Order: sequence, then structure tokens, then C-alpha cells
Amino acid sequence: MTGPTLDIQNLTVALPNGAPLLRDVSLRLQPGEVRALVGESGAGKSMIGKAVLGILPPKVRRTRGEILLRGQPLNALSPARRRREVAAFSALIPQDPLTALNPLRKIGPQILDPLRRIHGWSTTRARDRALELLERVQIRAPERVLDSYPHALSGGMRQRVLIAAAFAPSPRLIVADEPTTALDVTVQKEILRLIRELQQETGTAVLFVTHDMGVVAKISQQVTVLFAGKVMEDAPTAQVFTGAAHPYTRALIAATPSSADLTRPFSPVPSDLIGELHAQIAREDALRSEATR
Ligand SMILES: Nc1ncnc2c1ncn2[C@@H]1O[C@H](COP(=O)(O)OP(=O)(O)OP(=O)(O)O)[C@@H](O)[C@H]1O
Repeated sequence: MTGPTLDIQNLTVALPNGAPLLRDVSLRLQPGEVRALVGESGAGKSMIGKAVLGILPPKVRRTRGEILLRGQPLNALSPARRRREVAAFSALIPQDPLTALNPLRKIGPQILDPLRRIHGWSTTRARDRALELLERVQIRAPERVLDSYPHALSGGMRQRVLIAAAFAPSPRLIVADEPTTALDVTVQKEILRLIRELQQETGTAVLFVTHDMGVVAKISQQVTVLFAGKVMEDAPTAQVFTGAAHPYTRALIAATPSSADLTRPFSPVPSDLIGELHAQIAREDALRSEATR
């Protein structure tokens, strides 16, 4: 297939009172590419992932724009067909591995059921693939893990399980929503390395949500910088670190502690820049609502 795996065009989502949470967001993810979505808390990073996967919060509506998955416009599909399409081609690695797993069910059925139900695999095929992936994410006793309840595993182990589950059906797209944030610092690096290795081995395109420019540098080839639901910058990652075009991107980089250079000073994003950006966005919102009146 040629063309992007994911193509978001001018996506606006809003609350019932019209307040936009995403403003005219466009981005593309090519096959095999990792694109980081970065920004501070509340910027709309997770909302983009939710819009792609068709799991927007109940009151949040798409008011404009389109999402194409492998060239297929998702909004043209019925909700049931859309759910099937998205489930067949994409997977989520969530932020919190504990809440993502059902505490009352063993790990085995939680990995195997979607493989059988969505992908139509036999139990043997699903089990073999699950064991293969659990081994690949360095789980030493995969059979025992399949037979365990989530509470028997550490946070890092649970996230490995979810990474294995996400990659098992060889999806063309994975949305990784801050997959290391809920974990101990020592485990974070290992989880990031596993996602990067599996992504490279499988060629799956990954939309990687993070607030950490250090993670952006490690994992992505492309980066979309968001502020208040609006794209501030969209560029190759290497270019962003050598000469970001937008002052907000430069401020985010300056606000990131460097593990390689502990002597390098870092400072929070300046509040006057944040104020200026909010004012500019408010002016644009006002102009847009006037134009549509
Ligand atoms: N269920 C919801 N209902 C209404 N508004 C929501 C809901 N979830 C999030 N929002 C709002 O949408 C905006 C974007 O939220 P989102 O969770 O996408 O941010 P984020 O960039 O992922 O932040 P974080 O890093 O804190 O997760 C925020 O203003 C947030 O308050």
C-alpha cells in the first residue's frame, strides 16, 4: 500500500458549548514511522489518540475535519463498521497498565480473546503468538503469566504484557499514550527500548503521545508539537532539536532536563509566552466563530 497509514485533516473537536479541545489539527503518519505528539498537560495529545481510535469522551464531538486510516475516511463508516476497521488495523498501548487490564480475568483470555474475536484466529494460533510476543518482551515464564491475574504482576510486567498484546496481531498503527509515565524511572527506559525495537522489527507506524522532549528524541522521526489543542510545529525530530521554528518548541526543549548533561540549566516554559499563545488562540477562535455566524 502507498500513502499514509494515518492522515488527520483539519480535525476540530469541541465540547457541547462549542469550546474547542482540538483546533484544526492536521498530521500524517507514514507506514513504519514514529510520530511523537508532544505538549504540556491538557494540550490535547490524548484527545487526538482517542479521536483516531473512535473513543472520544461522551460529550466531546468532532465538529470539523476528517481522519483517514490507510486512505479510508473513518467518518463515512457506520459506528459498528468503524469500530471493526479500527480494531483490525490499530492497537493502543495505554498510559496506565493496571486500569487497562480487567483485574477479574486472567491475562491469557485478555490477550487471546481479541485475537480470536477481531482477527478470527484459532485458539492455538492466538496462544502461540501470545507466547512468542511475551518472550519477545522478555517475560521469562510466559505460560505462567498467561495463567496469572494482573495483580500478580508488577507495573513494568503489566506494561510488557500490554505491549505484547498490542503488537501480537501485527497492527499497521499503534497509538502509545504516555506508555512509560505511570512506571518507575528504572523501568521506563526498558519499556521505551522494547517499543522501539518491536516497532523497528514489525514496521508498525506509531503515534507516540508524550510530554517529554527527551522521549521524543529517543523514539520518533517526526514530531507534532501541540499547545491548547493547536499544532505549533510539525517537523522531523532531528530538525526540531537542531533548530525549532516555533518559540514554544524551543521553550519545551529548554524545559527538558538533559540526562547527558546534568550541568545544562533548564527552565520552565515562560509564563508570558504561554499568555501570548493563549491570547493569539482566543483571537483566532473569535475570528473563526464570527466567520461561521
Ligand atoms: N472527558 C472529558 N470531557 C471534557 N473535556 C475533556 C475530557 N478529557 C479531556 N478533556 C479536556 O480536553 C483537553 C485535552 O485533554 P488531553 O487529555 O487530550 O490532554 P493531554 O495533552 O493528553 O494532557 P495530559 O498530558 O495531561 O494527559 C483538556 O483541556 C482537557 O481538560
